[in-house]
Amino acid sequence: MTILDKIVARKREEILENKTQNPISVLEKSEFFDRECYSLKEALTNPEKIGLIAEFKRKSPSKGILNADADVAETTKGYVAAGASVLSVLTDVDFFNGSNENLIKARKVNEVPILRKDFIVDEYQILEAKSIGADVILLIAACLSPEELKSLGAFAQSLGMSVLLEVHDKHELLCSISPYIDAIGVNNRNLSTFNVDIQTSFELADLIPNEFVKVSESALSNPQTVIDLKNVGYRGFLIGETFMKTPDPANACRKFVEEVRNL
Ligand SMILES: O=C(O)c1ccccc1NCC(=O)[C@H](O)[C@H](O)COP(=O)(O)O
Repeated sequence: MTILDKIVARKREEILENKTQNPISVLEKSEFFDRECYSLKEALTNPEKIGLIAEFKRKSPSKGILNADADVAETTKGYVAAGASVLSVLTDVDFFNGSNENLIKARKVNEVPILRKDFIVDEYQILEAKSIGADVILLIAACLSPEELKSLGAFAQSLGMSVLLEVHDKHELLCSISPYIDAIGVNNRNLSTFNVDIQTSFELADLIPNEFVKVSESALSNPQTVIDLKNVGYRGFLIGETFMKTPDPANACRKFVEEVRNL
């Protein structure tokens, strides 16, 4: 069983628990449920920004605890002040020490799109994402069939949310393209083995149709890599660990953005 299998198995149990504790009728009454979502595409194609998606991630299965102390509101506000176009907030509890409360705290103090970074396998989680103030959901090709990707993507878009499809190789990419996605993220981390390789993004760049915003995800730590990826068509760059492993993630983000701008 890979780590991804374990995460998804636990996720299915968690969804059953949450459906009982917080039924859809309760989610729909949330203060955020009817708000209009910010657009992922618009945010990432703003020519004045570098296209950074800055992630709040306390812990990861591959690296353990990255930052137990950072304050979510201060950090995410700092990310946006540093130039991040989009925020990503981990909501998975068991494997990433994330929470829905963290996303709500980020929502209350920021006016940019927020990605609910989780492992979505059920429409319930999309309604939950809307109810906590998220604008964007992630659909991971490695844990969903092409039919599930289409129906979950269509459901999210019907709620006004943006959909980021995550792929890791050519096969996943070619099987998963549909009209029900807004952006395609290439994950440089293999979620089964944890191996990271930035070449994955370079190799898949030309295979992603231009109608989708191209996003490179994971293991990005060098500002020059952002420039090199921009040159092959990427407009979004999802970065967590590089910032979160420092005592002041927002400051690390500010320095990174400055370095990219100076290249
Ligand atoms: O980060 C992990 O160890 C991990 C393990 C298993 C499934 C998903 C995992 N990470 C989710 C992500 O994709 C990253 O949080 C995101 O792309 C940011 O990556 P990084 O900049 O390397 O923190």
